[in-house]
Amino acid sequence: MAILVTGGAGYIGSHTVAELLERGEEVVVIDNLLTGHREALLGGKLYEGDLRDKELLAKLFSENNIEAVIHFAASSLVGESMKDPVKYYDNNVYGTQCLLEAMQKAGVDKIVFSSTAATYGEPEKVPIEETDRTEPANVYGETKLTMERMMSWFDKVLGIKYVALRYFNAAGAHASGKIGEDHRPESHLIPLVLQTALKQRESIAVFGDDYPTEDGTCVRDYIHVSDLADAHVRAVSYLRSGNDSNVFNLGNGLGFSVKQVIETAKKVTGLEIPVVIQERRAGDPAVLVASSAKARSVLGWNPQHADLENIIQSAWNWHSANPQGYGE
Ligand SMILES: NC(=O)c1ccc[n+]([C@@H]2O[C@H](COP(=O)([O-])OP(=O)(O)OC[C@H]3O[C@@H](n4cnc5c(N)ncnc54)[C@H](O)[C@@H]3O)[C@@H](O)[C@H]2O)c1
Ligand SMILES: O=c1ccn([C@@H]2O[C@H](COP(=O)(O)OP(=O)(O)O[C@H]3O[C@H](CO)[C@@H](O)[C@H](O)[C@H]3O)[C@@H](O)[C@H]2O)c(=O)[nH]1
Repeated sequence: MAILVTGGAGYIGSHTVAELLERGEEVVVIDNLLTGHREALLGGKLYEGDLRDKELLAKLFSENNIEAVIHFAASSLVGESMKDPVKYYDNNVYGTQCLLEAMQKAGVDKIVFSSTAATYGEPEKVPIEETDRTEPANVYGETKLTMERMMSWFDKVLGIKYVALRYFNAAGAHASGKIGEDHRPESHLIPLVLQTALKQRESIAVFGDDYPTEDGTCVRDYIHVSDLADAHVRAVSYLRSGNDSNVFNLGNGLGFSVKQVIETAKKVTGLEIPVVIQERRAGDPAVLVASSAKARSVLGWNPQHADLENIIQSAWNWHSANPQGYGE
């Protein structure tokens, strides 16, 4: 039986496909390649197309014996979601509806999916626990919370079991050096900082230095993409063992400010990284740091790359060896 990975040609999806293949799983991928890359797929059977194409989904489920789904395919940029909410509801909420409908028709009853720290909004306290208030501060987070609620009803009514993984900020690259982060256009902090070190950009913009944090810049919990991939494999095993639906945070429990990220990148690369302070970006909470105690105890998850320097070094290995990313 196979695992269907939606968005498997994307950043986190491709690292998870690599992890599944290493563990001997059969993998089927659906990806429209809008933000993903064919070259990021180290194996598996690719259906190139959109999740909202119901005919394609029906064909995929009829041609393969799918046991479980890992669902990454989504639009995922906080800033963009505050400019184009329709895109986010259509791709994330309607796309998930199409997927769940196809799973119901095919009798597939297990799904692991990408949720986000953005479901919490401005947190009540840090580190954030799964039971804390969810009040998204941006459209993107709202669509992800809506997806979680859909899953919960599809479980109650149809018995489709889910694991929602609320990841904090994904970063780093695969140890093989074959795959890494290449969003187009790039909007994530660490790749932008490293592209600035490579002189592909003149400077890195810091979005706001007047937040209520130690140095005034936003604090995030950076988690290595390979640790995220490992958590997905564990979540599939958890559902295979007949466990109930559940929600887990995935982060290191350590917060680093935008300025700390830039300073660490200077140290790792040994290069100049010019900085320009700009206005705050709409929808950015000041601090997002995870408690991942639940994932550690229930899934036995134990992230291997807790240190920011280690994470940035791994990202730098990819960016310095592949300055044009996947190059297409
Ligand atoms: N990168 C992060 O820091 C982060 C943090 C928390 C949650 N997430 C979530 O993790 C998931 C993956 O993020 P990523 O950074 O790897 O993004 P990504 O853009 O690299 O990957 C998404 C993949 O899905 C594909 N896709 C999108 N919509 C599709 C559709 N309708 N049909 C078919 N394919 C489609 C894209 O082509 C791409 O390959 C997303 O759901 C995102 O919301 C990411
Ligand atoms: O050029 C830049 C880019 C980002 N930032 C700041 O850096 C931090 C991190 O930003 P970014 O890398 O864009 O990530 P987030 O907006 O925190 O969102 C990521 O992390 C979320 C979980 O925390 C996920 O849900 C999202 O999908 C993922 O894009 C934020 O405070 C940004 O304001 C800058 O100052 N300058």
